[in-house]
This record gives sequence, structure tokens and C-alpha cells, in this order.
Amino acid sequence: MSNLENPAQNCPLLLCKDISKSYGQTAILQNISLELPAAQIVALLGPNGAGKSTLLTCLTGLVLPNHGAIQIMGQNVAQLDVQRRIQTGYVPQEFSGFSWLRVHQLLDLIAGFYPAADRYWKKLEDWASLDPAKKVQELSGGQRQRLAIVLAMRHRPRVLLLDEPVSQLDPQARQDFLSLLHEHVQEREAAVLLSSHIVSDLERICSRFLVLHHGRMLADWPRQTLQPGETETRFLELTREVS
Ligand SMILES: Nc1ncnc2c1ncn2[C@@H]1O[C@H](COP(=O)(O)OP(=O)(O)OP(=O)(O)O)[C@@H](O)[C@H]1O
Repeated sequence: MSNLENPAQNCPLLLCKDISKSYGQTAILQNISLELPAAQIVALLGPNGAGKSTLLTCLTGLVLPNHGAIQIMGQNVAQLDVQRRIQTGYVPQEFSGFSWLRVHQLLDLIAGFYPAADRYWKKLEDWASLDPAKKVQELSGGQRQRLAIVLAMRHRPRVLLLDEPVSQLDPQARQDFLSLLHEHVQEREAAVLLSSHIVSDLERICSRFLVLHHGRMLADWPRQTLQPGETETRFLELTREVS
């Protein structure tokens, strides 16, 4: 087993240290630090415009912060080698592009870069139940979100960054996806950061809850410090206090 499969104990798979991001004169993220350890799903909560998507895109390396450092498996995210890049997955808030391709063509194309690691991809593709002959532009919003999830997870990455991945899924698809995600995290000891406004879902599967507001990290609550069903109330109280 390689070091990437079995990183040093207690070494976070993703480390983000003191990052800040501005657009022009507007500060979007301020001094954000976080760690994603193996085998944990961490929730990212925040009101609209808090900076969740900006943070997630910085963590993928797609957007460069103005300040601070981000490492995935010990390497600067802006210079990830292929072995580490292949161990990452990202579901954007809105999946766009590749609209002219058919679903099976896109899956084949991506499989060339990110080969499927085992039979888990079959479970994912069964869950997504997409018509392989349909063009991406012909998919509904929920179907496009399913496709984005399949593309991000079929190679079973150790680091998963999920930006509101269930916002357009129907209740059954959402529940089944959360079970598949939980299974993936347990089997691969993956580290996941997941943003969502559906707090009840997060309470089922997350071990920590981060609260981002106006670009600042206000809280990092371990699940054991929260009573069942309490997270949303605590979140609302905290964000009201500082508004
Ligand atoms: N490319 C950009 N240029 C300028 N401002 C931007 C850009 N991208 C995002 N912003 C601003 O950054 C702030 C945070 O946006 P972001 O999309 O990260 O929030 P969010 O927490 O994901 O919100 P939501 O829950 O609505 O998806 C917003 O005020 C937004 O207008």
C-alpha cells in the first residue's frame, strides 16, 4: 500500500492554514484555517453569501487565495502531482459544460483521466440511473447533479469537496446518496467537506460542523457537543448574533 493510501497517523488529508481571499477591495474569506482528517465528513454551514463556495473552490486549487496555504496529502494544492490529483473529487454547486456530449461519452472521457478503482462505480451509476444516450444538455437539474456526483466519486477519492451536492435531489435520491457517501468514507477512510442548507441531513452523517459567516469561521462544533436536532437552532442563534 502506498503512502498516499495510508498517510501518517493523525496527518490530515487536507490542511488549510490562514487563507484569505478578496475580489477587488471586497474581502470574501478572512483568515480561515481548517483540517480534514481521514474517515470524517465535516459539514460546512453558512447563510447565502457567507463564502462557502469560494472556500471550497480555493480548497480544490481552482481559485487561488490571496494569502495562506492549502495542502492536500502534504502537497501544495496549486502543484498537486497526478497521484494526489487522482485522490481528489469535487462536486460544484452547479455543474456546467460538456453539454454537447452524451452521458456515456462524458463518463468514458473522465474514466481516461480518473480510472474507476473498484465496483463501487457500478453502485453509483445504478443510484444515478441516468440514460447513457442522453446529452448532458438534455438532463434535468437533479439528473445533472447526479452526474456531477458520479464523476466526482466513481474513482473513490480520499479527499472529497462537495458544494451543496444534494440541493436538487429528490428525497429518496438524497437519502440513498448520503448512505453511499457514508459507505465510501468508511471504506476508503476518506475526508469530506460538505456544504448544505439541509441541516437535518448533515446531523445524520457529519462528525463536525463548521459555521462560516461573512467570510469568517465562527464555530467548529464536534457532533458530540450537540444534542440531536439542536444544530440548526444553534446555527441560527449564532449567525443572528453576529449579523
Ligand atoms: N467571482 C466573484 N467576483 C466577485 N465576487 C464574488 C465572486 N464569487 C463570489 N463572490 C462574492 O463572494 C461572496 C461569497 O459567495 P459564495 O458563493 O462563496 O457564497 P456561499 O456561501 O457559497 O453562498 P450560497 O449559500 O448562496 O451558495 C458573495 O458576496 C459573492 O457575491
